[in-house]
Amino acid sequence: MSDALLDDARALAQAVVARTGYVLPAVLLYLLYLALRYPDRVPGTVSARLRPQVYAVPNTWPILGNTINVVRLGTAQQFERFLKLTQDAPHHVWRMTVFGPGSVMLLNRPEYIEYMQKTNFTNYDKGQQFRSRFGDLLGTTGIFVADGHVWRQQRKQASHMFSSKAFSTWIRSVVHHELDDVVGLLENLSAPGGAGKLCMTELFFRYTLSSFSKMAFSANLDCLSPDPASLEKPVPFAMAFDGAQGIINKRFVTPAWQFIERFSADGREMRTACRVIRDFGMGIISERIAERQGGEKAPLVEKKSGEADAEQSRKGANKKDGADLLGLFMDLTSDPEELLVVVMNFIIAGRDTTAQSLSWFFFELLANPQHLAVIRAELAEAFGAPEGGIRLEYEQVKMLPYTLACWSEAIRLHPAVPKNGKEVVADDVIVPQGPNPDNLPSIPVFKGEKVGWSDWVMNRLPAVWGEDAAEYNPLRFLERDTEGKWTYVQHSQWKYHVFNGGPRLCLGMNLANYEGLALIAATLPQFDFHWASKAEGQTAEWPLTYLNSVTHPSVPYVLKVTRREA
Ligand code: HEM
Repeated sequence: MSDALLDDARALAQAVVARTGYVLPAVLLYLLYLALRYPDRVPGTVSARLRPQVYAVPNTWPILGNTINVVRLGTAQQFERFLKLTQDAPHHVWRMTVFGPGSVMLLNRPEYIEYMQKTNFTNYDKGQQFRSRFGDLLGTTGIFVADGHVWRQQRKQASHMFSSKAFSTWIRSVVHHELDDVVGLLENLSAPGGAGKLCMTELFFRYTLSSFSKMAFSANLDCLSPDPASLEKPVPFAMAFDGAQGIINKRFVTPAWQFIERFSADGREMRTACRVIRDFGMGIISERIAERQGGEKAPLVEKKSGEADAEQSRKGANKKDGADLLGLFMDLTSDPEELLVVVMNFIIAGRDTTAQSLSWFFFELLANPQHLAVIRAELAEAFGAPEGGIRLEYEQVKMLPYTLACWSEAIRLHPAVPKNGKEVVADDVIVPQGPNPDNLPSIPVFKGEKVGWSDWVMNRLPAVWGEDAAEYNPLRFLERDTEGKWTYVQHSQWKYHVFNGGPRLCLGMNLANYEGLALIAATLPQFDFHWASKAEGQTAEWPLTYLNSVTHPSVPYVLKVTRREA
């Protein structure tokens, strides 16, 4: 460097110091140091060179890592982008660094997920990342966001709701009652003079919200009835809940979201939504507390002649089996705030997931109509054509292997929890579990890193599900027995991972399968459904796309409904 240049640099430095003091030069020097130390990642994260087996997402910036990319792309089409990155990654493992969360790694293989969720379960927490982002909607102690003994206690208490006794009495009665409403509604819509069409996604949300509120909280939300006008009546709680979930999803790709939401439209929407949701939950809770303190409540589900008194069985015997979910938690606490957390966490689990799965199932059936006739034949063979339609019993799910396979395949392609993650508690090495024919390497991880997976992505990988992984093919869940009859193939919970696995396996898996199949059995033999055209009021494009949320809703869509000839 020439003397003249050195002189200029010295003069510039003196001028800066004279005008700003030493603060700005110190900050600039520090930034320069950080940029040199972290040329391709955010500060505090480890260099990609340490883990050659992990694909480092390109287009990184010094200090900012992949932040700009993540912010610019937002949540739109996120799973398609995740899939592309996973296909580019040699072992389906990739990592990016983002301002805020730090190092984020996705390991989209069953072999790695089993290690994190079972083999070394206690080293992979939901962590602060979940609690901070979900806290205003789901609290910080609910089953979805809690770890350790708080989670264990929530899980132990809730598991009593799903006893086989509950299924054969209370749960079954509620589902049958709701199905009477669903079928009554479809009959009215398809009758001469009826609208002949409906928003299916809305029907499914109402079916699962109404039934789950009854079975879990003994609350009648009055959001579903045979009267078609009931579908038009808004459910403010549900709208607020959907809006809040969309905003939470954005929080995962927005650095400093806590600060931004103080001033943004999303922040205002979230605060309003939380107030609506809170009032709704508190309404349910205060009614139940009052009920416990005195007065009897009218039964929610009218008895049909010859039917066991399910309401009595719920309230009856003092033992835990047979109580509803809220009652079980009220045995532990009478603090409304704690009970609110329970109500919120279970509504997201009990309403959204199953309703979304039904929406995707009906879409896949329209797209692959060859399976419809087989489902109808299976139902007819198992139950004939009873007057008023089929009302499935819980134990009868296993009589419908083909229908169950079609349902499972829809959830495989459209998992209700499409992505998930954990926080690494202590430095560890993730060792692929099982036979490992693809020679997957072990992956070192470091305390504080975020690790995760996307079932949506994993279920489209030929390495996991075969060459036709991305296609709707229920036969992957079926095989013929010695008599040539279909039997349902139960894949391992790490491969068919849509219900999670290990100690945090979905508590509602059997309930979801029962509710889904019960609706299918009650409706498909009696009604035909067809995609409505734009002129007929269609609101969605074909093929169906998904909405931005933490779960996996489809865009709302409209079907035409007609009664089938007997
Ligand atoms: C097709 C429908 C469903 C699917 C695909 C599904 C899937 C899942 C998944 C992936 C998880 C793990 C979530 C996480 O760790 O963040 C989960 C957890 C859970 N699910 Fe489901 N679920 C469904 C229906 C239900 C229903 C109807 C209930 C009824 C209450 C339910 C209750 C729960 C609970 C309580 C947990 C938390 C378990 C724990 O962390 O210990 N789920 N579910």
